[in-house]
Amino acid sequence: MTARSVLVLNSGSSSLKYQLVDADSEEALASGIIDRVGEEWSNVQHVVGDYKATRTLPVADHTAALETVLGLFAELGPHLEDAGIVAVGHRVVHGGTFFTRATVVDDAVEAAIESLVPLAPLHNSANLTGVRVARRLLPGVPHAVVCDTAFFAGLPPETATYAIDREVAREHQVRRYGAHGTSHKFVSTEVAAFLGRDLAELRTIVLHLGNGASASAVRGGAAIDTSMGLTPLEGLVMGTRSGDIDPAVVFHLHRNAGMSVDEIDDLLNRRSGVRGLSGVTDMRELHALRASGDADAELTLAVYAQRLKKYIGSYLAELGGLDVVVFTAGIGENDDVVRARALEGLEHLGIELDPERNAGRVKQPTVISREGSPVTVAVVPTNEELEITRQVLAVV
Ligand SMILES: Nc1ncnc2c1ncn2[C@@H]1O[C@H](COP(=O)(O)OP(=O)(O)O)[C@@H](O)[C@H]1O
Ligand SMILES: CC(=O)OP(=O)(O)O
Ligand SMILES: [Mg+2]
Repeated sequence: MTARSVLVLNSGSSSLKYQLVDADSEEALASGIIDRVGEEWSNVQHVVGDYKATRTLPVADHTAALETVLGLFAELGPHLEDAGIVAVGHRVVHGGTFFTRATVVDDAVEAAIESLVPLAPLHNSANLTGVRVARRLLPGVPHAVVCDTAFFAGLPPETATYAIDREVAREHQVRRYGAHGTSHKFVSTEVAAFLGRDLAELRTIVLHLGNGASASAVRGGAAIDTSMGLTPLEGLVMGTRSGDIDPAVVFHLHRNAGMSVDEIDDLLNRRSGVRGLSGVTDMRELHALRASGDADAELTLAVYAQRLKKYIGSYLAELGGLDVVVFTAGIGENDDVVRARALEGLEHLGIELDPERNAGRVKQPTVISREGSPVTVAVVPTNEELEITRQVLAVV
């Protein structure tokens, strides 16, 4: 049988991840990541089977990142010309009301993604660059987009609706769209299969904690609430984003501190969250600061964990009970301190973490709650690229 594969490009706010996925076995033929895009230097990793190439290079933006990726395939393989690529799948964060399932890209689709840049300022422009550069460099195959918002398109009206003037909301499509949905869908499905539980019966809270971070409440495989809203700024404390604040902070900073709307946008999206509170963005660096006795770093972790706890409690109430809490993404999979702090004191809700099972980084689905804990706590590595592959193959 000739090879059939899908190349998936996942542009995060701070990274470009990619996988070449075998369409039949669902195995990753190659994968990689370029992190810290736009900073002074990036870590580049290209993995083929047991071989892992790592480099440190400056990567200025997402165009440079994609050129670097294609260079790595040409140099280290597998050669994309021989890989039987049947489609390129692109992660796009904001699909608005346009894209609720995988969609083959044409110029109109590109225009729609562009029109949504204001609703995902850190992401849609990077996603769109990925789509445009890839269509130019790989013109012979269909390209399809899978949007982060799609899994939340069916949010019940009471969670999708902001309590503002209904005419204004309708005219300007002001509602809650969510994000990271591809991951929330993958992880909520995967954890049910891993635990041998019936997805239709399960009440699950998914905590996707990466550079961007979001929580979702999933009942019977469908999302009933999620923490991101009109844009990926709402909700949890993130690497550089504030998450929830009183909207009046914006008026105050504008009227009384003389900041422009663009400056406030930059403040809340790029200079807040872990970075704003501590000076560092990466959770590993935050722990290093804490170890040196830095009080701001300690407060940052406390604020980060408190917000998580607040969402866990409210989603437990919304779900009417809870079966599973699952952690995923860069911090969720790797940071036992954050996991423990988020769940500290929740034993009375039936959430009982096992410190030994929780210890360290997790590379495959793992239960980290105590034997007999009423709520199962698990870590399930996300695989947005595999979920995108599945959805793309369904439409090309
Ligand atoms: N070993 C680790 N311990 C703690 N945090 C980690 C570790 N490895 C990665 N991270 C965190 O994960 C984040 C990146 O997560 P990721 O899901 O890749 O984000 P994104 O997709 O938004 O780029 C980093 O910013 C860092 O804070
Ligand atoms: C939507 C979002 O925040 O994505 P990421 O975590 O990849 O930045
Ligand atoms: Mg991500």
